[in-house]
Amino acid sequence: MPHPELRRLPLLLSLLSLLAVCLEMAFADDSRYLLGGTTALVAFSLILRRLQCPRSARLVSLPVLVLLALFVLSFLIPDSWIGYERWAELFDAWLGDGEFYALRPSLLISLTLILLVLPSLLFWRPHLIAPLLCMVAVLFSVTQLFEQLIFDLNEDSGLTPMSGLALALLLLAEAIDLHRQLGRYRRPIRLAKAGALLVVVITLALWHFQNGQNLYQVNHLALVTGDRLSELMGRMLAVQNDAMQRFSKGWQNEPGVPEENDWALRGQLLLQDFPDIAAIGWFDRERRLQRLVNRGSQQPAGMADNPAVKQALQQVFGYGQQGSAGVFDTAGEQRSIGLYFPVDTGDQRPSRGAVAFTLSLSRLFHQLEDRMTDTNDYLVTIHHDRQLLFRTGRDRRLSEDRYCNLITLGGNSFTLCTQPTMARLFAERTTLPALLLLTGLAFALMLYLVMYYHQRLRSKHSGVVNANRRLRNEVEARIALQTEVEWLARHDELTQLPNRRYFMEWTSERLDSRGGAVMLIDIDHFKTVNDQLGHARGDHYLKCVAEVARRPIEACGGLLARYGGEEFVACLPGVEEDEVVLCAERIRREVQLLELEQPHTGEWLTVSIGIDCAVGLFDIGRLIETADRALYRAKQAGRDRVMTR
Ligand SMILES: Nc1nc2c(ncn2[C@@H]2O[C@H](COP(=O)(O)OP(=O)(O)OP(=O)(O)O)[C@@H](O)[C@H]2O)c(=O)[nH]1
Repeated sequence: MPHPELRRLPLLLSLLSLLAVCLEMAFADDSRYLLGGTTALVAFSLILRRLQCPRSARLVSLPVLVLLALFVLSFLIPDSWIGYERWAELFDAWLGDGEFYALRPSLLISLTLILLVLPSLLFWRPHLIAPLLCMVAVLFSVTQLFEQLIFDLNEDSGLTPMSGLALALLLLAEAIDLHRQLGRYRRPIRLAKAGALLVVVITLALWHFQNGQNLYQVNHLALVTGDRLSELMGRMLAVQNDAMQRFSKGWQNEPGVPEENDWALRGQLLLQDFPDIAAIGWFDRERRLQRLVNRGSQQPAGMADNPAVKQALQQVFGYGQQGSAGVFDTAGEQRSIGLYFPVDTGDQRPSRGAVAFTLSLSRLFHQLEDRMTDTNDYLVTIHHDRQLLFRTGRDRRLSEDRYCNLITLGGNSFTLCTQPTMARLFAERTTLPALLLLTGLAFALMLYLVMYYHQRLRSKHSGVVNANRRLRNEVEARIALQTEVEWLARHDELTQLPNRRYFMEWTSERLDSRGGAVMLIDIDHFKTVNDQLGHARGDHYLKCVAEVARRPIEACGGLLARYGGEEFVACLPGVEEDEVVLCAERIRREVQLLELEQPHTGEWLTVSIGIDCAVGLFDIGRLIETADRALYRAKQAGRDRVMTR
């Protein structure tokens, strides 16, 4: 029997759990309200149930169940049916600054809370199903803990140490309560629970595998998106580079400094085609800017007389290679890059001049933004020398995974990184793992009920079988008793011979025209045996004589019975007198040969035998009478002899 103190312990644990979750909500940030609030409501409904207020407990449990069911549905319903925004709208009041997908309790925790609150709503024998629900809830929360601590699933379950403690206290309280209540149901429940839990464990393992696969695929998709953007950016830069190179080569065959008008005309055409190019300049071999065509009114920094420009021109004129003045800020155009292309004359002589381009990176990157279809799902950043050049897309609730690629332009390297939002990652997830988990859970529940009722029926059936066996044993004992009583009614217990009643029945059935004989056997001086050797020895003598007399009589087809006291009677139907006399003589001799002590004579025990025979139909009573008279005569004549009528 459980200790009586255990009655109050679950209530105390539930109160502690409520306290823990309230403390967390009071001191932690808003984002914990979703899980904290739900756990608090579950704890409250369990407290009401333990305070013996089932109706109030049900009133609180029902809305909690609806809320938790909504969480579970958000895992089940594909995003194409109800999207992220819809769910977020639904839970906006709870979320504060948070995002629904990141802050809702995980599937396992939502199910754990449902399993805890469900027994309060079951009208029909909740104690039968509650042990399984409690065990599955424990399994789910332990799995969640492992998922969170061991596997990095890029998913915030919302389970903090404080809310975890609150949940553990609720589960412990439930387990103690169930331990108290189960009583006689414990055995069938234990077996059914073992079977159902096996199914749940297998389902959890499958779910874990599927979920991991799914998350891997989702993350892979984010990686692919990063690669796609980098490729797009690389292509845009390559087109730009090609155009600038072609423009530079276009001046190869023209001597000296380009004509003013020609430069302006061709330069304007290029500016029109490529809006990212802010300015185009011509530097002669003395590294002086001779021609310039630009969008703004001011000369960009890429064309100015500064060390970076000098270094780039040195690259062009000194080594005949493309140079770069690096990234700089230009007024109005923000970030720009200066690129310098040598203009060769075709022979081996050094460059005749250099065409300088000022490329607006801001405009270039905005073109990338225009071509991005899903700016809301990612944060895209471009860095150069650890300097942020460009940033677009969402910057709230981003996944921790970032995918970066390196892109080069005129010897300058840019790092393009994409970071998907949590909403995007969750939208890409399939609902298959959640469906699998719920199907497995439903199957386990059904198996539990089937096994439980099977066990109950089996125990009832074995009860009936036992009762039947007891009844059969009793009937058999009574039949044996009856047979014994019947046997005793017709036999003598001491000598095991038929008694007088059976003898009379037997003979009356066998009286026919064949005739027959009656033999009366009496032990001589039997009283002296009893008196001097004791009744026990007398009984033994009676048994010995009965045994010796029985065999020859039965060999003649007759029946020997105990007639009374130390006297035996035999009927031998259809046997003639000579044969009967021979039989009697044989009995007499064999009794002597037993060598039983006879204290009266000092010799061996003897018997006297009287015989009467009849030819044809006879009267047994009269035959016995005459045999008795013959016996009397045998006694009178000195005993130990056979006398016929
Ligand atoms: N031990 C024992 N003695 C019995 C039983 N039934 C009868 N007796 C005894 O048998 C004796 C019969 O004695 P009696 O009728 O006087 O005859 P007897 O002593 O045999 O003498 P005779 O018949 O004249 O030779 C009595 O003492 C009875 O008590 C029994 O079942 N067991």
